[in-house]
Amino acid sequence: MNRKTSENVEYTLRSLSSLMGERRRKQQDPDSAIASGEQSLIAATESFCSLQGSGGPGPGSNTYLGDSGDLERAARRQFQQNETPSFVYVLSVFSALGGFLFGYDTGVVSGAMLLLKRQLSLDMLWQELLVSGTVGAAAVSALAGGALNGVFGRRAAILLASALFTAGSVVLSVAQNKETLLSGRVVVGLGIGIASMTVPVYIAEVSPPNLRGRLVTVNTLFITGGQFFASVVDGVFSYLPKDGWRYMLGLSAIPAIIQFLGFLFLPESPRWLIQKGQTQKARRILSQIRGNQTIDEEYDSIKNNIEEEEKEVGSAGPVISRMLTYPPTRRALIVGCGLQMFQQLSGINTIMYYSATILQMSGVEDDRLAIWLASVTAFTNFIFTLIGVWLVEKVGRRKLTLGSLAGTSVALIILALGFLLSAQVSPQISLKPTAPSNQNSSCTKYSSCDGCMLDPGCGFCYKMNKSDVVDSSCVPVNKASANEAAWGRCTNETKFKAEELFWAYNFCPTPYAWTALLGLILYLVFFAPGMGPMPWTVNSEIYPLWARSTGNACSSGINWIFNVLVSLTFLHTAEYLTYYGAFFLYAGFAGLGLIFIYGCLPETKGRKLEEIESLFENKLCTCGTLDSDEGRYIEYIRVKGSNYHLSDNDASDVE
Ligand SMILES: O[C@H]1[C@H](O)[C@@H](O)[C@H](O)[C@@H](O)[C@H]1O
Repeated sequence: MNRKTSENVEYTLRSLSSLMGERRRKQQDPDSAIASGEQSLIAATESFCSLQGSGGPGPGSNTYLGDSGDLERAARRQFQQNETPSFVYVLSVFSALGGFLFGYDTGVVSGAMLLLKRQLSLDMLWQELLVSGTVGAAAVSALAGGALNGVFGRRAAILLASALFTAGSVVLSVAQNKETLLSGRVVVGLGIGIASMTVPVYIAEVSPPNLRGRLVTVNTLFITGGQFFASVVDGVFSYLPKDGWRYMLGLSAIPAIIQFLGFLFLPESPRWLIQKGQTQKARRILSQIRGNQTIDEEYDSIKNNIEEEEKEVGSAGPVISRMLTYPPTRRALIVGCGLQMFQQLSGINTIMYYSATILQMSGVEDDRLAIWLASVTAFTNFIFTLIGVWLVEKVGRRKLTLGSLAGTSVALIILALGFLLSAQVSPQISLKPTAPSNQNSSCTKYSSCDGCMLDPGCGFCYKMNKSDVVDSSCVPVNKASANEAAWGRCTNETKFKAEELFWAYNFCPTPYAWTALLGLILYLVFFAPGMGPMPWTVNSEIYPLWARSTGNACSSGINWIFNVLVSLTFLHTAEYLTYYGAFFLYAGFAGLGLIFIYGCLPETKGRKLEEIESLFENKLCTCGTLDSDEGRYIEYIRVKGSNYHLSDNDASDVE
């Protein structure tokens, strides 16, 4: 990225000299003992000033810091004390509860479905409706959330989302039939869509630039945390076969109510208020959020920016058409939507959903154990998102996303190879039992386990002789429980297990399961820190204020639309291309995503939201060609209004 030093440096010499004056007074005063860190702070401050006089710092000019590690530490301490009041964290955590609910409500349904389909005799169509109804509703409300955010503000949108989450969970926990369940799932989905597009925007708008990436990424940490918590709740309540699903689906009312009550007292985004002309209120809230720091500079910069934007782009016509006709926002929209599309095309939700099967392939026989192991998958996703939170301000968005997607592509190839090897040694079918009268016998046409497992109506019944599969047959699955066959030797789970028979639905016994397992683990390790959170983080910061709600609405809408598309087509894709074909396809999409991100995603780390538009002034997708400049970027930290050059290998970019 071509980032000129001068753009990043805001020298406030007035405040610098007043700081020095104050320090000198303290130095002269024998009563005020000055810590050694502070002395080195003054020394370095003075040498910094003389350097300023001699032309200012340039590339490689960090020598004035000398060995003053103390300066950096003291400066950081100062910065943290002065510039990050805990109120920002309170705001971020309360809003990120929206991410938690997004994760919980999308994750909990798989466990709930195991119980529901038995109790309400749900067929495949209804199971699909209950899962996809939520995601579909999220797509619609994410798109509509743009207007809602623009007109009523971020706070109102978050309040509405938490009200919808609460109402939906109550309906779900008391539902008596499948129609009520569906309406509850749709209401929850409407909440998810609004939360998914509003929360990152709100957090980005209230955060100081140096913490913005980290705090917005915390929202994705809450999403994956919600998914993990849901998998644990699924495990716990699976022991309550009758009404367990009511608890699973109803529990999310608690965080939803907490968020709703919290937001009754939490403030609106000051940026949105300034845009709406409510400047007095905006100033008050901004200074409340920034604690004891002066806000004049930030306030003026937001206000001037809004005025300039209005002059430049005008305010006539729908926002989306203004975005499309104004090149920087058009480019930002392409980058934002592209990121969200590639996130889903890399197959994250298929991998998460399919993890239990991959684990079963590796020899986990017990269903309940598979549910618990699936929570290990969700936990891995969660923990590695935490690494993303840590890395985002260190290595920046661009490198993190590129590294993550490169690793994800390799993991997908390993996963696909695992399935390919397994398919090649797929056990043959040795028995062709005759179906009882009136029973479906179409499964008996398959000659190997591979064909049998790809047919959603069939399962594989077999015995093991040491490590060889023997006496195998392909028979229809019991519609009420995928753990048993509809007829034949594998009909009664307890009985056939006693007879040392095995039943494999959706997978085949294979000696190459470890390859798939390795691919699964690598996938999560690489995906979670970058491709999981960065699309949300980057989208929250790349649009100018006038286009932010609409930009995020479109990109979140794209995320949800591709989420539905990938999940709904997975089984068909696997049927036509087989499993390894499907995973090779996702690897191909991830590879395309890599090229797109390399060319089109600029680094936004450390920039003020108001500065980011300028990153899209160049022709689209020329970022890769400017990469060589990246090493020359110099980073500063400001102490009471002054900037200090950090050592080159210090990754902090505190402004
Ligand atoms: O960023 C999130 C996260 O990675 C989740 O694990 C995934 O389920 C979502 O679809 C995605 O948007």
